[in-house]
Amino acid sequence: MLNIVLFGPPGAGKGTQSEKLIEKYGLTHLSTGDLFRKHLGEGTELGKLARKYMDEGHLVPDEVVISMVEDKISSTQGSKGFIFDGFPRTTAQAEALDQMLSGNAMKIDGMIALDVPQDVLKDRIKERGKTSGRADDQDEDKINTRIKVYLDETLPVAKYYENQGKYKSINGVGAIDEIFGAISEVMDSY
Ligand SMILES: Nc1ncnc2c1ncn2[C@@H]1O[C@H](COP(=O)(O)OP(=O)(O)O)[C@@H](O)[C@H]1O
Repeated sequence: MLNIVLFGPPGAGKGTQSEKLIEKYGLTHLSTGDLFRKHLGEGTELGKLARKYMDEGHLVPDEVVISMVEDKISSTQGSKGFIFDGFPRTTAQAEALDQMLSGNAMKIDGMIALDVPQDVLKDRIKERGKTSGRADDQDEDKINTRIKVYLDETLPVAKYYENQGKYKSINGVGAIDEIFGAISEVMDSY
């Protein structure tokens, strides 16, 4: 079993690299952003609740995210491990994840962080906004809010894993396959 946190700011390429990782390593992709968007599309109560936070670029409250992740982990049978993408996004979420995993005799093996400068992020998100249909990708203020929320609330999560000796940073600028090659090297070292 191998459980990895793929970390980085909005627009860092976590979704793109996750797809390649699940294919190569046969892991289960757990993207909280994707799960929320699924709920949104299905019009569930959870989706309605999440929408007002997501559309503004704010974080959905921890307890809501944590229980959604708990459900997903407990309903996934026989997995070889998880790629956590967009989660944990706060230190409280990281602590909750450690607790739920240890309750199932599981643990996080490592965090792989994609390092991308802010100007590149903004360009990528705006470009994605042309086709993603995501309200949070199409508005400069919302993009700025998401980057600020990342710096204020999410960046401390990197420290959390660094303190456990589990943090690895990778250059997230370049060709998709080049970046994937660097991630694969880290994956193969676990
Ligand atoms: N772990 C989380 N905690 C709180 N909110 C989350 C979390 N994951 C996703 N969200 C909500 O969903 C939105 C989109 O997330 P995501 O698809 O991961 O986008 P991004 O490209 O901004 O990283 C976030 O801006 C936030 O509102």
